[in-house]
Amino acid sequence: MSKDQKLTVLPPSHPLKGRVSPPGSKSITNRALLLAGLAKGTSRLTGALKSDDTRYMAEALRAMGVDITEPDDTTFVVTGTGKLLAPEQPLFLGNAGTATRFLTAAAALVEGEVIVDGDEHMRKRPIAPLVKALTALGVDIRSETGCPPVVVNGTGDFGTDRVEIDAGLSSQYVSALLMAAAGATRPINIALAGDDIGARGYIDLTVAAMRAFGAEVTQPSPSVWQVQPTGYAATDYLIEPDASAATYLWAAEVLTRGDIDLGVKATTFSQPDAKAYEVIASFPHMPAVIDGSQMQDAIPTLAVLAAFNATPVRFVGIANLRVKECDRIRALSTGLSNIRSGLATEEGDDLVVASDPALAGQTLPADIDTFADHRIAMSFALAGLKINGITILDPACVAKTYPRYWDELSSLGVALEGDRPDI
Ligand SMILES: O=C(O)C1=C[C@@H](OP(=O)(O)O)[C@@H](O)[C@H](O)C1
Ligand SMILES: C=C(OP(=O)(O)O)C(=O)O
Repeated sequence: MSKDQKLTVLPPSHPLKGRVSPPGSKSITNRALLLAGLAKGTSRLTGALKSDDTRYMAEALRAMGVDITEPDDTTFVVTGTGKLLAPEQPLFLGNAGTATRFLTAAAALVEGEVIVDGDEHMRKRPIAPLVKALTALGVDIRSETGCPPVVVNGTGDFGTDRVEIDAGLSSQYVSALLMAAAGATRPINIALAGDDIGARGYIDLTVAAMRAFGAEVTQPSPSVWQVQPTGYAATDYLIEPDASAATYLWAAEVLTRGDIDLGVKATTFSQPDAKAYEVIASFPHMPAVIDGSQMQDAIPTLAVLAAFNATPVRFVGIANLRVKECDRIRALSTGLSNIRSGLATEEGDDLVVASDPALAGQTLPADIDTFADHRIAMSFALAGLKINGITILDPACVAKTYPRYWDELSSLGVALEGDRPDI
C-alpha cells in the first residue's frame, strides 16, 4: 500500500543545478477542462497538468458526455456539445478541491441528478457556503454534512439572477459560481458577502480563463461580478506552468545555493503563488512577518524554508490552511517540531517558525507525517536537502499535482532512499 511507503531524502553535497520544467498549472488546467467541456466544439488544451486532480476532473466530464482525448503527456483535446449530461454514477473527485467545487456549481446546468463526492479528506472539506449560494440561485441542492457528498438536481438553469457568496473559507466557491453563471439564460450577479477574501488572484485566473473561452464578465465594483449568458466557445488554450510547483524548485535553489533553470521567469506567471518568489529570493533574510493570504499554497514551502532563515518568521493570514487537503498549520507545526522541538508553534491561526540556520548539516532523524497532503510531502523534502534523516511518509501523495516531483529531484542529483513511488 502506498500509504505505508517511506522515502528518505539525502542532503546533496553539491548545489542543485540543472533544468527542470514545472508541470502545467493545476488551477488553470481544471478551469480550462471545465470551460472546454461546457463549450460546443473542440478545444485543444496544451501545457496541461496530468495528475490526480486533473484526471478526476477529466473523468467527471467524460461521465457527463464530454469527449476528451489525450494525444500526449501535456495535451487534452476536449469536445463538448454545449451541454453536460447527468452522469449515471456519483462523480468521484478524490481530494481535488477545484474539481469538487467547480462541478458542484456546474451541476446546476445539467438536467437531472448529479452527486458530487470525494475521498475521506474531501468529505471533511467545507462546501456549505457554496450550497447555500446555489440554493439562493434557485438550485435544488443538498449536503447532509456541509461537506461532500452533495446532491444536485439541476434544471439546466438558475431560478434567480443574483447571489451573495461567503468566500471566507474558499475562493473556489466564487470561481465555481462565475464559471457556471455563463451557462444561464440571463445575466447573473455574484457579490462577495462580508470583507475581502484571501486568494483573490484565483478569481482573476477564473475570469481570465472564462474570457478566453468567450465569456463576458464585468466587475461593477471590486466585490461584484456580472456574467452575461453567453455560454462558452471552444478554443485552443495554452496553460502556463504551475507556480505553486515552482516554489519548491525556487526554494531548493536558494537552500543549496544552486542554479535551477525553470525555463520560465517568476514575473511571467499569472497565478497568485508566483508572489512567493520574492520572499524566497530574500532567503536567508526573509521578512519577520509574512502575510500568506494571497499565496496560500506557497506557505508550506515558505514555512520549511523559514526553518533555515537567519531570523524567526511569523505567518499570518493563513487561517484557511486549516481546511485544505489537511490542517496545514497543524501539519507544518507538527512536522517542524518533529525535526527539532520548538522549531514551530501555532499561535491561534498564525504559525511561528523559530528559525535555526544551524540545522543545516545536522543529523536529525524525523519521520514526517504528510497527512496524504502533497504540499506537506514536497515542502518537507526541502528540509531533507539540508538535514540528514528526513523521511517523508506516503511520498506518493505528490501525485495530486506533481507526479514527477521525486523524479525531478533525482534529476538534479538528489539521492532518495526507500520506497520510490511509481507514479
Ligand atoms: O481556485 C483555485 O484554483 C485554487 C484556490 C485556492 O483554494 P481556496 O480558494 O480554497 O483557498 C488554492 O488553495 C487551491 O489550490 C487552488
Ligand atoms: C489547496 C489545494 O488544492 P485544492 O483545494 O484544489 O484541492 C492545493 O493544491 O494546495
